[in-house]
Amino acid sequence: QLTPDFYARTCPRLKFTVRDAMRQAVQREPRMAASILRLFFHDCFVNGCDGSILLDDTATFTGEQNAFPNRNSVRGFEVIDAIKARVEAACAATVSCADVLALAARDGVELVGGPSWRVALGRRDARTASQAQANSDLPSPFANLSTLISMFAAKGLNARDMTVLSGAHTLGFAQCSLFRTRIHNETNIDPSFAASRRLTCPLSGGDSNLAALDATPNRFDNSYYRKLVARRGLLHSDQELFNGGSQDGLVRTYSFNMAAFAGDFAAAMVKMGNISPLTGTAGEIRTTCGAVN
Ligand code: HEM
Ligand SMILES: [Ca+2]
Ligand SMILES: [Ca+2]
Repeated sequence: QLTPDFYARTCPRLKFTVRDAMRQAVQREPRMAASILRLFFHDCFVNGCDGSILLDDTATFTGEQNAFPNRNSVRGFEVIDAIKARVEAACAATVSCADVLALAARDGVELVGGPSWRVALGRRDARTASQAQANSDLPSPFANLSTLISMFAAKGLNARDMTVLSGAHTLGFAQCSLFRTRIHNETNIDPSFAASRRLTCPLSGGDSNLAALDATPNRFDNSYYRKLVARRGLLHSDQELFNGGSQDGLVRTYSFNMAAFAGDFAAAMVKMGNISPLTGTAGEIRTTCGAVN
Protein backbone atom coordinates (compact mmCIF):
# COMPACT_ATOMS: atom_id res chain seq x y z
CA GLN A 1 0.00 0.00 0.00
CA LEU A 2 1.38 3.39 -1.03
CA THR A 3 1.45 6.30 1.40
CA PRO A 4 2.38 10.00 1.00
CA ASP A 5 4.82 9.95 3.93
CA PHE A 6 6.70 6.83 2.83
CA TYR A 7 10.04 8.72 2.75
CA ALA A 8 9.28 11.10 5.63
CA ARG A 9 12.18 9.80 7.70
CA THR A 10 14.48 8.39 5.02
CA CYS A 11 14.39 11.35 2.63
CA PRO A 12 12.62 14.27 4.29
CA ARG A 13 13.51 16.85 1.64
CA LEU A 14 12.48 14.68 -1.32
CA LYS A 15 9.42 16.73 -2.25
CA PHE A 16 11.40 19.96 -2.30
CA THR A 17 14.24 18.47 -4.29
CA VAL A 18 11.89 17.23 -7.00
CA ARG A 19 9.84 20.43 -6.98
CA ASP A 20 12.90 22.61 -7.33
CA ALA A 21 14.32 20.58 -10.22
CA MET A 22 10.98 20.57 -12.02
CA ARG A 23 10.68 24.32 -11.58
CA GLN A 24 14.01 24.75 -13.32
CA ALA A 25 13.16 22.29 -16.08
CA VAL A 26 9.80 23.92 -16.82
CA GLN A 27 11.36 27.36 -16.73
CA ARG A 28 13.91 26.23 -19.31
CA GLU A 29 11.23 24.61 -21.45
CA PRO A 30 7.52 24.92 -20.56
CA ARG A 31 6.68 21.83 -22.63
CA MET A 32 8.58 19.70 -20.13
CA ALA A 33 5.56 19.69 -17.79
CA ALA A 34 3.62 17.98 -20.59
CA SER A 35 6.37 15.57 -21.52
CA ILE A 36 6.90 14.35 -17.95
CA LEU A 37 3.15 13.95 -17.41
CA ARG A 38 2.96 11.78 -20.51
CA LEU A 39 5.97 9.71 -19.39
CA PHE A 40 4.13 8.94 -16.17
CA PHE A 41 1.01 7.85 -18.08
CA HIS A 42 3.07 5.62 -20.35
CA ASP A 43 4.81 4.11 -17.33
CA CYS A 44 1.63 3.39 -15.39
CA PHE A 45 -0.23 1.84 -18.33
CA VAL A 46 2.48 -0.74 -19.00
CA ASN A 47 2.83 -3.17 -16.09
CA GLY A 48 1.94 -0.45 -13.61
CA CYS A 49 3.83 2.55 -12.28
CA ASP A 50 7.15 0.78 -11.91
CA GLY A 51 9.59 2.98 -13.83
CA SER A 52 9.71 0.42 -16.65
CA ILE A 53 9.57 3.09 -19.37
CA LEU A 54 12.74 4.70 -18.00
CA LEU A 55 14.94 1.71 -18.83
CA ASP A 56 17.10 2.41 -21.87
CA ASP A 57 17.45 -0.17 -24.61
CA THR A 58 20.86 -1.78 -24.96
CA ALA A 59 22.43 -4.41 -27.18
CA THR A 60 21.06 -7.11 -24.90
CA PHE A 61 17.95 -5.46 -23.47
CA THR A 62 14.80 -4.47 -25.32
CA GLY A 63 12.66 -2.13 -23.27
CA GLU A 64 9.65 0.07 -23.86
CA GLN A 65 11.24 3.22 -25.24
CA ASN A 66 11.14 1.92 -28.80
CA ALA A 67 7.59 0.60 -28.69
CA PHE A 68 5.46 2.32 -31.36
CA PRO A 69 3.65 4.75 -29.04
CA ASN A 70 6.97 5.80 -27.50
CA ARG A 71 9.58 5.84 -30.24
CA ASN A 72 10.54 9.36 -31.37
CA SER A 73 7.67 10.56 -29.24
CA VAL A 74 8.05 10.33 -25.46
CA ARG A 75 10.64 12.68 -24.07
CA GLY A 76 11.99 14.10 -20.83
CA PHE A 77 14.18 11.19 -19.74
CA GLU A 78 17.16 13.47 -19.13
CA VAL A 79 15.07 15.54 -16.71
CA ILE A 80 14.08 12.47 -14.69
CA ASP A 81 17.71 11.30 -14.70
CA ALA A 82 18.86 14.69 -13.43
CA ILE A 83 16.25 14.77 -10.66
CA LYS A 84 17.16 11.23 -9.65
CA ALA A 85 20.85 12.21 -9.46
CA ARG A 86 19.97 15.03 -7.05
CA VAL A 87 17.80 12.69 -5.00
CA GLU A 88 20.59 10.10 -4.86
CA ALA A 89 23.02 12.75 -3.64
CA ALA A 90 20.67 13.56 -0.76
CA CYS A 91 19.35 10.08 0.03
CA ALA A 92 21.33 7.29 -1.63
CA ALA A 93 19.57 4.09 -2.74
CA THR A 94 16.33 5.10 -1.07
CA VAL A 95 13.82 6.60 -3.50
CA SER A 96 12.57 4.71 -6.55
CA CYS A 97 12.58 6.13 -10.06
CA ALA A 98 8.88 5.29 -10.26
CA ASP A 99 8.22 7.59 -7.29
CA VAL A 100 10.45 10.35 -8.68
CA LEU A 101 8.40 10.24 -11.89
CA ALA A 102 5.11 10.33 -9.96
CA LEU A 103 6.21 13.40 -8.01
CA ALA A 104 7.67 15.16 -11.06
CA ALA A 105 4.46 14.67 -13.04
CA ARG A 106 2.41 16.20 -10.22
CA ASP A 107 4.80 19.14 -9.85
CA GLY A 108 4.86 19.83 -13.58
CA VAL A 109 1.07 20.07 -13.71
CA GLU A 110 0.95 22.40 -10.73
CA LEU A 111 3.75 24.59 -12.12
CA VAL A 112 1.77 25.34 -15.28
CA GLY A 113 -1.42 26.25 -13.50
CA GLY A 114 -3.03 22.88 -12.82
CA PRO A 115 -4.32 21.29 -9.64
CA SER A 116 -2.15 19.59 -7.08
CA TRP A 117 -2.65 16.32 -5.23
CA ARG A 118 -0.92 14.26 -2.59
CA VAL A 119 1.27 11.66 -4.27
CA ALA A 120 1.19 8.32 -2.51
CA LEU A 121 4.70 6.85 -2.45
CA GLY A 122 6.50 3.57 -1.92
CA ARG A 123 6.59 2.25 -5.47
CA ARG A 124 9.63 0.17 -6.38
CA ASP A 125 11.37 -0.10 -9.72
CA ALA A 126 10.95 -2.92 -12.21
CA ARG A 127 13.91 -5.01 -13.28
CA THR A 128 12.18 -5.67 -16.57
CA ALA A 129 10.23 -3.87 -19.25
CA SER A 130 8.00 -5.09 -22.04
CA GLN A 131 7.95 -3.64 -25.51
CA ALA A 132 5.12 -5.98 -26.49
CA GLN A 133 3.05 -4.84 -23.53
CA ALA A 134 3.70 -1.19 -24.40
CA ASN A 135 2.53 -1.84 -27.95
CA SER A 136 -0.66 -3.50 -26.80
CA ASP A 137 -1.65 -1.48 -23.72
CA LEU A 138 -1.04 2.14 -24.77
CA PRO A 139 -3.98 3.69 -26.63
CA SER A 140 -3.64 4.79 -30.25
CA PRO A 141 -4.64 8.29 -31.42
CA PHE A 142 -6.72 6.52 -34.08
CA ALA A 143 -8.80 4.61 -31.52
CA ASN A 144 -12.55 5.07 -31.24
CA LEU A 145 -14.47 5.77 -28.03
CA SER A 146 -15.35 2.20 -27.14
CA THR A 147 -11.73 1.10 -27.57
CA LEU A 148 -10.52 3.97 -25.39
CA ILE A 149 -13.05 3.10 -22.71
CA SER A 150 -12.09 -0.56 -22.70
CA MET A 151 -8.33 0.10 -22.69
CA PHE A 152 -8.72 2.27 -19.59
CA ALA A 153 -11.14 -0.23 -18.04
CA ALA A 154 -8.39 -2.83 -18.40
CA LYS A 155 -6.35 -0.65 -16.01
CA GLY A 156 -9.16 -0.20 -13.50
CA LEU A 157 -10.10 3.25 -14.79
CA ASN A 158 -13.69 4.02 -15.79
CA ALA A 159 -14.97 6.12 -18.69
CA ARG A 160 -15.08 9.26 -16.55
CA ASP A 161 -11.46 8.71 -15.52
CA MET A 162 -10.55 8.25 -19.18
CA THR A 163 -12.29 11.47 -20.21
CA VAL A 164 -10.78 13.56 -17.45
CA LEU A 165 -7.28 12.10 -17.86
CA SER A 166 -7.45 12.89 -21.57
CA GLY A 167 -7.67 16.48 -20.36
CA ALA A 168 -3.89 16.14 -19.97
CA HIS A 169 -3.99 17.15 -23.63
CA THR A 170 -4.50 20.67 -22.34
CA LEU A 171 -0.70 20.52 -22.37
CA GLY A 172 1.79 19.76 -25.08
CA PHE A 173 2.06 18.95 -28.74
CA ALA A 174 1.49 16.22 -31.29
CA GLN A 175 3.26 15.32 -34.53
CA CYS A 176 1.58 15.71 -37.89
CA SER A 177 1.68 11.99 -38.75
CA LEU A 178 -0.59 11.33 -35.76
CA PHE A 179 -3.35 13.78 -36.77
CA ARG A 180 -2.97 13.99 -40.56
CA THR A 181 -5.91 11.78 -41.44
CA ARG A 182 -8.11 13.73 -39.03
CA ILE A 183 -7.43 17.14 -40.55
CA HIS A 184 -7.52 15.93 -44.16
CA ASN A 185 -10.27 13.31 -44.19
CA GLU A 186 -12.61 13.67 -41.26
CA THR A 187 -15.89 15.56 -41.33
CA ASN A 188 -16.56 16.10 -37.62
CA ILE A 189 -14.02 18.92 -37.59
CA ASP A 190 -14.34 22.68 -37.72
CA PRO A 191 -13.38 23.55 -41.34
CA SER A 192 -11.29 26.60 -40.53
CA PHE A 193 -9.41 24.69 -37.84
CA ALA A 194 -8.72 21.86 -40.29
CA ALA A 195 -7.56 24.33 -42.95
CA SER A 196 -5.15 26.08 -40.63
CA ARG A 197 -3.69 22.80 -39.35
CA ARG A 198 -3.17 21.59 -42.93
CA LEU A 199 -0.79 24.51 -43.48
CA THR A 200 1.84 22.83 -41.32
CA CYS A 201 0.65 19.25 -41.88
CA PRO A 202 0.24 18.62 -45.59
CA LEU A 203 -0.90 15.33 -47.10
CA SER A 204 2.68 14.34 -47.60
CA GLY A 205 5.78 15.55 -45.81
CA GLY A 206 6.23 17.30 -42.50
CA ASP A 207 5.53 14.13 -40.53
CA SER A 208 7.13 15.42 -37.37
CA ASN A 209 5.80 18.97 -37.52
CA LEU A 210 4.20 19.87 -34.24
CA ALA A 211 0.80 21.33 -33.44
CA ALA A 212 -0.54 22.18 -30.00
CA LEU A 213 -3.11 19.78 -28.54
CA ASP A 214 -5.25 22.74 -27.44
CA ALA A 215 -5.13 26.55 -27.77
CA THR A 216 -2.90 26.95 -24.69
CA PRO A 217 -0.32 24.13 -24.74
CA ASN A 218 1.73 25.57 -21.88
CA ARG A 219 -1.21 26.26 -19.60
CA PHE A 220 -3.23 23.70 -17.65
CA ASP A 221 -6.72 25.09 -18.30
CA ASN A 222 -9.96 23.70 -19.74
CA SER A 223 -9.35 24.98 -23.26
CA TYR A 224 -8.98 21.33 -24.39
CA TYR A 225 -12.67 20.67 -23.64
CA ARG A 226 -13.83 23.95 -25.14
CA LYS A 227 -12.00 22.98 -28.32
CA LEU A 228 -13.65 19.55 -28.36
CA VAL A 229 -17.07 21.18 -28.13
CA ALA A 230 -16.04 23.43 -31.05
CA ARG A 231 -14.98 20.27 -32.99
CA ARG A 232 -11.39 21.43 -32.81
CA GLY A 233 -9.93 18.32 -31.24
CA LEU A 234 -6.53 17.62 -32.81
CA LEU A 235 -6.33 13.85 -32.51
CA HIS A 236 -9.05 11.53 -33.72
CA SER A 237 -9.08 10.04 -30.20
CA ASP A 238 -9.62 13.49 -28.70
CA GLN A 239 -12.70 14.24 -30.78
CA GLU A 240 -14.10 10.79 -29.98
CA LEU A 241 -14.84 12.15 -26.49
CA PHE A 242 -17.28 14.63 -28.01
CA ASN A 243 -18.85 13.05 -31.04
CA GLY A 244 -22.39 12.18 -30.02
CA GLY A 245 -21.39 9.48 -27.55
CA SER A 246 -21.53 8.80 -23.83
CA GLN A 247 -18.87 11.34 -22.83
CA ASP A 248 -20.43 14.40 -24.50
CA GLY A 249 -22.09 15.60 -21.30
CA LEU A 250 -18.94 15.35 -19.23
CA VAL A 251 -16.90 17.15 -21.90
CA ARG A 252 -19.46 19.93 -21.90
CA THR A 253 -19.31 20.19 -18.11
CA TYR A 254 -15.53 20.47 -18.10
CA SER A 255 -15.72 23.01 -20.94
CA PHE A 256 -17.41 25.52 -18.64
CA ASN A 257 -16.40 24.26 -15.19
CA MET A 258 -12.65 24.44 -14.64
CA ALA A 259 -13.01 23.55 -10.95
CA ALA A 260 -14.79 20.31 -11.79
CA PHE A 261 -12.08 19.42 -14.29
CA ALA A 262 -9.26 20.28 -11.88
CA GLY A 263 -10.76 18.30 -9.00
CA ASP A 264 -11.63 15.25 -11.07
CA PHE A 265 -8.24 15.31 -12.82
CA ALA A 266 -6.38 15.27 -9.51
CA ALA A 267 -8.46 12.37 -8.21
CA ALA A 268 -7.98 10.40 -11.42
CA MET A 269 -4.22 10.99 -11.37
CA VAL A 270 -4.07 9.45 -7.89
CA LYS A 271 -6.02 6.49 -9.25
CA MET A 272 -3.72 6.13 -12.25
CA GLY A 273 -0.70 6.34 -9.94
CA ASN A 274 -1.99 3.34 -8.03
CA ILE A 275 -1.97 0.97 -11.00
CA SER A 276 -0.23 -2.23 -9.83
CA PRO A 277 2.88 -0.79 -8.16
CA LEU A 278 5.71 -3.01 -6.99
CA THR A 279 5.93 -2.75 -3.21
CA GLY A 280 7.66 -4.36 -0.24
CA THR A 281 10.69 -6.29 -1.46
CA ALA A 282 9.52 -6.68 -5.06
CA GLY A 283 11.69 -5.03 -7.70
CA GLU A 284 14.49 -2.73 -6.58
CA ILE A 285 15.45 0.88 -5.90
CA ARG A 286 17.30 1.71 -9.09
CA THR A 287 20.37 3.92 -8.72
CA THR A 288 20.21 5.20 -12.27
CA CYS A 289 16.78 5.28 -13.88
CA GLY A 290 18.03 4.19 -17.29
CA ALA A 291 19.42 0.83 -16.18
CA VAL A 292 18.74 -1.90 -13.64
CA ASN A 293 21.22 -2.07 -10.73
C1 HEM B 1 -6.96 8.62 -24.13
C2 HEM B 1 -5.98 8.07 -24.80
C3 HEM B 1 -4.76 8.82 -25.24
C4 HEM B 1 -4.23 8.81 -26.49
C5 HEM B 1 -4.74 8.04 -27.67
C6 HEM B 1 -3.09 9.69 -26.46
C7 HEM B 1 -2.26 9.94 -27.54
C8 HEM B 1 -1.31 10.93 -27.60
C9 HEM B 1 -0.56 11.28 -28.76
C10 HEM B 1 -0.65 10.58 -30.11
C11 HEM B 1 0.24 12.32 -28.44
C12 HEM B 1 1.24 13.03 -29.35
C13 HEM B 1 2.54 12.25 -29.41
C14 HEM B 1 3.49 12.74 -30.47
O1 HEM B 1 3.09 13.52 -31.33
O2 HEM B 1 4.66 12.31 -30.47
C15 HEM B 1 0.00 12.64 -27.06
C16 HEM B 1 0.60 13.65 -26.36
C17 HEM B 1 0.43 13.86 -25.02
N1 HEM B 1 -0.30 13.07 -24.17
FE1 HEM B 1 -1.66 11.68 -24.68
N2 HEM B 1 -2.95 10.22 -25.22
C18 HEM B 1 -3.94 9.71 -24.43
C19 HEM B 1 -4.12 9.94 -23.09
C20 HEM B 1 -3.24 10.67 -22.30
C21 HEM B 1 -3.24 10.69 -20.86
C22 HEM B 1 -4.16 9.84 -19.97
C23 HEM B 1 -2.25 11.53 -20.48
C24 HEM B 1 -1.78 11.90 -19.10
C25 HEM B 1 -2.51 11.78 -18.01
C26 HEM B 1 -1.67 12.08 -21.69
C27 HEM B 1 -0.71 13.05 -21.74
C28 HEM B 1 -0.19 13.58 -22.90
C29 HEM B 1 0.61 14.79 -22.95
C30 HEM B 1 0.90 15.72 -21.79
C31 HEM B 1 1.02 14.95 -24.29
C32 HEM B 1 1.94 16.05 -24.85
C33 HEM B 1 3.37 15.58 -24.65
C34 HEM B 1 4.45 16.55 -25.12
O3 HEM B 1 4.16 17.61 -25.65
O4 HEM B 1 5.64 16.19 -24.95
N3 HEM B 1 -2.28 11.50 -22.77
N4 HEM B 1 -0.94 11.76 -26.57
CA1 LIG C 1 5.48 0.60 -16.16
CA1 LIG D 1 -4.12 24.31 -22.21
